[in-house]
Amino acid sequence: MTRTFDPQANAASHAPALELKALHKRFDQTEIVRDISLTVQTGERVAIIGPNGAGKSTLFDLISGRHAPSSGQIWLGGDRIDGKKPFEINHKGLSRSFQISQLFPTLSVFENLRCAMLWQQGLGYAFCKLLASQTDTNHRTRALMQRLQLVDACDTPAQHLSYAQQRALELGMALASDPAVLLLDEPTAGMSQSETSHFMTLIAALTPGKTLLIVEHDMSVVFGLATKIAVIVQGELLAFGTPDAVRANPLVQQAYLGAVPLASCADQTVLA
Ligand SMILES: Nc1ncnc2c1ncn2[C@@H]1O[C@H](COP(=O)(O)OP(=O)(O)OP(=O)(O)O)[C@@H](O)[C@H]1O
Repeated sequence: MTRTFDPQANAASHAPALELKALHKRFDQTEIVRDISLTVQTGERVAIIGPNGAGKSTLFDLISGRHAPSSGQIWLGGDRIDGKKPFEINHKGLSRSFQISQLFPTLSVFENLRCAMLWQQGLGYAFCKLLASQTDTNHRTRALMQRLQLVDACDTPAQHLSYAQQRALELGMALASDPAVLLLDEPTAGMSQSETSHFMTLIAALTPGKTLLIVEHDMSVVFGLATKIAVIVQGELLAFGTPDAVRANPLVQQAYLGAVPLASCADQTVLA
């Protein structure tokens, strides 16, 4: 399977890593995403924030191919991808974190990661056992497992991992294809503060140079990781800029962050 998105060639060509142009999504008569345009440069880490029901996950569904937009365009490193199937978009270099329910519960950590790698190479799950001796894949799987700090759980079935370990495995499944652009939907949801802090360090360590989009409610994660923040309210992009610019934006203060003292925004935990 050919990968058409080469991050180095893309950076050299100055094409944005991801570009959304006048994106709309309607479900029946209800418009959920309204005219969103956004340009993300290679290597940027963009946090997408907004109240519950603002349309953040729907935006991810459009970018990752789960839903086709009603109108508008999506470009990945110079390739138009709107309306393409999720696997086509994945093979072009964009990955979305798997949900825990999409892990193989009875397979071990190692087998889950190896399956994700084989799938990325265009080989189905049925080949996994036949290819157990495939040295290169096994070597890369072990290396990824080490970076995820899951070596001790190598043989543990996914269903028996702790919640934080499952989320780490989920992150690893998304990274198995070595994507240039990674979408993470609330990666730290349900974690304790110390787990969140550990997981943020893990994300940063595993994604140097990658373009990251994170839907997140936890402001310590947003202000700790993001180089840019996009604020979505009622399906519209209210603001997009650096954390400082967004923090100072009166529209954001008024419409989303409300009474929270923005000078100490990074200290806030959950704003939604
Ligand atoms: N397949 C669908 N059909 C109809 N309505 C949908 C569909 N998917 C999402 N919606 C609606 O779109 C709106 C936005 O949902 P979405 O999950 O994108 O919001 P969100 O910003 O991610 O919210 P949260 O922060 O709570 O996860 C909601 O009102 C939801 O009910």
